[in-house]
Amino acid sequence: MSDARERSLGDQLPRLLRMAGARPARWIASVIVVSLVLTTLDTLGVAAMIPLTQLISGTATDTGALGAIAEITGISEPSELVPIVAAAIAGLFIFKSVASIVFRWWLLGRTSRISALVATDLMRRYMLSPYVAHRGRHLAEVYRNINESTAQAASVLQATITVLTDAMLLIAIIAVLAITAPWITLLVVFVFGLLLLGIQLGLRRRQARLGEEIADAGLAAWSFLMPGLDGFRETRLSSSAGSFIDGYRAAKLRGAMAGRQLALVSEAPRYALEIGFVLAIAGISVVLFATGTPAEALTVLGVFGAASLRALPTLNRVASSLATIRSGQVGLRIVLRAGAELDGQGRHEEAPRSDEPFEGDISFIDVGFRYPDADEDVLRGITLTIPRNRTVAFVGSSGAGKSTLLDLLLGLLEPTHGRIECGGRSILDDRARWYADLGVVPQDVFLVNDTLRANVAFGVPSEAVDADRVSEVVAMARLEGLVAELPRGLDTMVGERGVRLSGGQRQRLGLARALYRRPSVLVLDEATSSLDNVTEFEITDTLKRLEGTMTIVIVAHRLSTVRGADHLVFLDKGLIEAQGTFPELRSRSAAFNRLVELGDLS
Ligand SMILES: Nc1ncnc2c1ncn2[C@@H]1O[C@H](COP(=O)(O)OP(=O)(O)OP(=O)(O)O)[C@@H](O)[C@H]1O
Repeated sequence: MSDARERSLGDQLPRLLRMAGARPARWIASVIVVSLVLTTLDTLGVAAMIPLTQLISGTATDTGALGAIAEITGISEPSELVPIVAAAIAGLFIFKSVASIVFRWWLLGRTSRISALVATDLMRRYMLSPYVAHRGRHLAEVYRNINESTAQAASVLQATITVLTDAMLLIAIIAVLAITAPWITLLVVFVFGLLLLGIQLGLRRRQARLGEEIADAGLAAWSFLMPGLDGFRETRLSSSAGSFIDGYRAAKLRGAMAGRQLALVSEAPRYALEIGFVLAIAGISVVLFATGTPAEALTVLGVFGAASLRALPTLNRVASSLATIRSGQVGLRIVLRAGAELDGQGRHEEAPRSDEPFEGDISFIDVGFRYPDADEDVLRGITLTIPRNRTVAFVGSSGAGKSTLLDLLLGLLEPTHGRIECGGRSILDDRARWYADLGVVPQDVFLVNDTLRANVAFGVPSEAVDADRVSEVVAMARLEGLVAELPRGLDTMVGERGVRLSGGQRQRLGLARALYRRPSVLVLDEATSSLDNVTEFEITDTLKRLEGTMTIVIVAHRLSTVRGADHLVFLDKGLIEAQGTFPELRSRSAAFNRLVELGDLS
C-alpha cells in the first residue's frame, strides 16, 4: 500500500466503516442526505432575514420577496407584516434548532457505534489470530490500538462528517450573501478563505505531530502500567514499583501536555476568525454608509449579521474538526494497518466445520518445527503414535522441546515439516473441532473473576452451565473438600477479587475445567508441578481411574506423575532419544536413567 493511498481519507474511512460492519456507500449517503436537509433549513433561516431587514429599512412591499409575501398574506402594510415575518423567522429557527439537535443525536449515535464496533472488530481479530502471531505481539500496543487508536479513528470519521456538513452550510450561506451583495461577498470570502487557508497550512504539521505524540505517549503508558501490575509480586519484591510509576507518570504527562497543545492549536483559528469578522463588519459598514443609502446599508448589514451569527461558529467548528482529523489520523492509520496485518495472518474459526469428532490414534509423522526468525529446528523427525485411550508421557531435559511438541499437538503451532493426525485426519483440517475434543490442564491455570462454578465451566454462558456435570468433575478433580469449606460453595467468587486458591487448588480446578468438556484427549502440561505429594497422588489416582476412557498426554518432570504411563517418550535436543514403558526406557537410555536417579525428569 502506497503512502499516498494510505493518507487519503476517501480510502481510509470506507475501510474503517467496513471494519464496523457498515456499508460505506449507504452509511455516507444517509449522513449526507440528512446534512443536506439541515443545510437547507439553515439557509432558509438566513435567507428569511432578507425580507425582515428590507421591511425595517423601509423597502417597498410591492416587489421582490416582500411583494410575494404581501401577496400570499394579503397584507401590504409594513407595520403589520413585520410581526408576521418575524414570527415566521422565529418559528423556522426553532424548528431548525430542534432538527439540528435530533440530527446531532443521530449522528453521534452513528459515529460512537462505529467506534465501539471497530474496537470490537479489532479485539475479535486479535483474539482469533494465530497463536504464533499472538506470541510475537507487544500487548501494550494491542491495548493501545483497541482503546485509544479506535477512539481516535472514530473521531476522524466524526470530524470529517462535520467538515462536509459545515462546508455545505457555508456554501449555502455564501450563496445567499452573494444574492444580497455579490462584490462584498466575494471580498469577504476571499479574505476569510485566505485567513483560514493560512491558519490551516501553518498548523497542519504541528497538529499531525501532536497526534503522533499522543499515540506514542499512550503506548508508553500502557507499557509501564501492564507489566507493573501483571508483575506485581516481582515489582514488590524487587522494590521496583517506583520506576514503573515514574515511567507511567512521565508518559501520561507527555500525553497530557501534547493534548493541551493540541487543544490550544485547535482553538487558535477561532480567535483569528473572530477578529477577522469584527473587522469585516466594521469595514463593510464604513463602505456601505459611504456609498449607498442607510436603508440599503442596513439590509446588507442585517443579512451579514445573521450570516455571521451562523457562519462564525461553523467556521470555528470546521477549523477544530480539521485539527481533529489531522491529529487523529495517526490513530486511523494504526487501526487500519493493524486490521490489514491481522487479515494477512489468517483467522481462526471457532465454529467446528464438522460434527464428526476426532477419534482414534494420534500420529506424529516426521514432524519438525522451527520458530519464526530462528536459525535452527527445535524439533526434528518426530514420528510416534499415541494409541487411543492410552496414557503417554513426554519427558526430557529443559529446552528439549516438550512444550513445543505439546503446542503442536494442540494445534497452536503448525509443524514446519510433517503432519499430525488423529484417526487419520490432520488436526489442522478442522482445528475448532479438534479443540472441542481436547481438554487441557496448563501449568498456570487462568482464573476469571467469577464464581468457582463459572471457572469450572469456563467460557460457557451461565444459563447453559450443566450443574450436574460441574459437581461430577469437581468430585473427579478432588475439589469437593474445598467447595464444602467455601462460604458459598460453588457460588463463591474466585479469581482477581475472590478467594485466592492455592497452586494445588488452581491445578485441580484446571483439571475439573478440562474434564467438564468431556474430552476424548486430555492434555496435562506440567500440571502436577505445583502440587504437594498428597494432592499429586490424588490427581495421579484420578488420572489412573480415567485411564482407558480417554487418551491422556502428560508433560511432566515429576517421576511419580509419569511412572505409571503406558508409554513414555524421552526427548533430547529436539529428537526422540528413546521411547517405551518406564522399565523399557530405563534399559534403553542412559540419559533417562540418570534423570531417574536424580529423582527429577527434567
Ligand atoms: N518463541 C520462540 N522462538 C524461538 N525459540 C524458541 C521459542 N520458544 C522456545 N524456543 C526454543 O525452543 C527450544 C525448546 O523449547 P521448549 O519450551 O519446547 O522446551 P521444553 O522441553 O518445554 O523446556 P522446559 O522443560 O524448560 O519448559 C528451546 O531451545 C527454546 O529456547
